[in-house]
Amino acid sequence: MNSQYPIPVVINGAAGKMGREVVKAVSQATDLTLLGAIDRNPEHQGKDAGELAGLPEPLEVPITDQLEPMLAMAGQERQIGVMVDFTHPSTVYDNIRSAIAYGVRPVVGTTGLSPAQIQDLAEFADKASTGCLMIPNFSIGMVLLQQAAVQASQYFDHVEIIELHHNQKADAPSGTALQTAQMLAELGKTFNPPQVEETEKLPGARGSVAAEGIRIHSVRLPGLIAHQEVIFGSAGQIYTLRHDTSDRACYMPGVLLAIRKVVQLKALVYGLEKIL
Ligand SMILES: NC(=O)C1=CN([C@@H]2O[C@H](COP(=O)(O)OP(=O)(O)OC[C@H]3O[C@@H](n4cnc5c(N)ncnc54)[C@H](OP(=O)(O)O)[C@@H]3O)[C@@H](O)[C@H]2O)C=CC1
Ligand SMILES: O=C(O)C1=N[C@H](C(=O)O)C[C@H](O)C1
Repeated sequence: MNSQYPIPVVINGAAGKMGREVVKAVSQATDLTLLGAIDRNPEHQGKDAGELAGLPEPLEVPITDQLEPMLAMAGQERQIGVMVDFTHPSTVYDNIRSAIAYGVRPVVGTTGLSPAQIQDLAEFADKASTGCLMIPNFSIGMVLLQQAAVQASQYFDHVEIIELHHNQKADAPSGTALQTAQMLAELGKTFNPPQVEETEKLPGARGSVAAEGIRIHSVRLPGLIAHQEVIFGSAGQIYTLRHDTSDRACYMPGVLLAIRKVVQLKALVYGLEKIL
């Protein structure tokens, strides 16, 4: 759908690291309009979302902690209102349900939802015939890494994933690492057949098993942003795929694409690769 009107967008988590980037990206896109900026952080209530995001001019959109009135407003916008959510694993499930209930289409970057929650939300979106995009990683580089990993996994039986993030991250392992493991697991084989009887002298030393024997190891350090390695091994060789994020701007083309696509959908779709 190519609407003659700009798509109205409310951003939830607008004062956060990702939310501020999205405020900038949405306000600079001529086919989108920033309708509302929501964030619970008391320090930022009433501040102009544009100024907080580092824009030279105010956007005249104040940060508010009132999600429901914003959704009510977006829901009345010719059925094409969109909520972008970059908040916290503890609140994202409720946010998505509220948005759908108001007829607003969610574009969800927040990670940490359980498979059961995702399934429940898919059914809820389906019943409401409302589009919802849930995207654990908006960067094109990660899509390419995952495609290469799927290809490599046809030839390697041994693989482990290491994800490395800043130490403000609430969930572990990352949504991206879980998605990557799931993609490999869907090939229908079990990886990493045991070679010896292993003993963990410290619990967790060997990471956690996500699916089909694939282990994920999570590193949290200041100085990191978001990084992932998928390491394949076989006799005499190691094949390493690595993606590094150096600026959260890398996610913005994917976020803008998702906003434009979600208004055409009538169900929940999971993963950036599905809309490219
Ligand atoms: N899909 C992707 O490509 C990416 C996903 N992410 C994910 O996005 C999420 C946010 O990341 P990030 O921006 O780094 O986190 P931040 O903590 O920097 O930002 C989150 C913001 O949301 C606010 N918030 C938390 N709960 C609520 C709520 N109930 N209502 C309104 N606002 C709320 C926080 O307020 P307060 O400070 O008070 O907690 C904060 O301002 C994480 O789950 C992260 O994993 C991150 C990067 C890329
Ligand atoms: O918290 C982050 O920063 C990120 N979270 C997402 C995830 O959990 O996969 C995406 C990216 O890794 C950055």
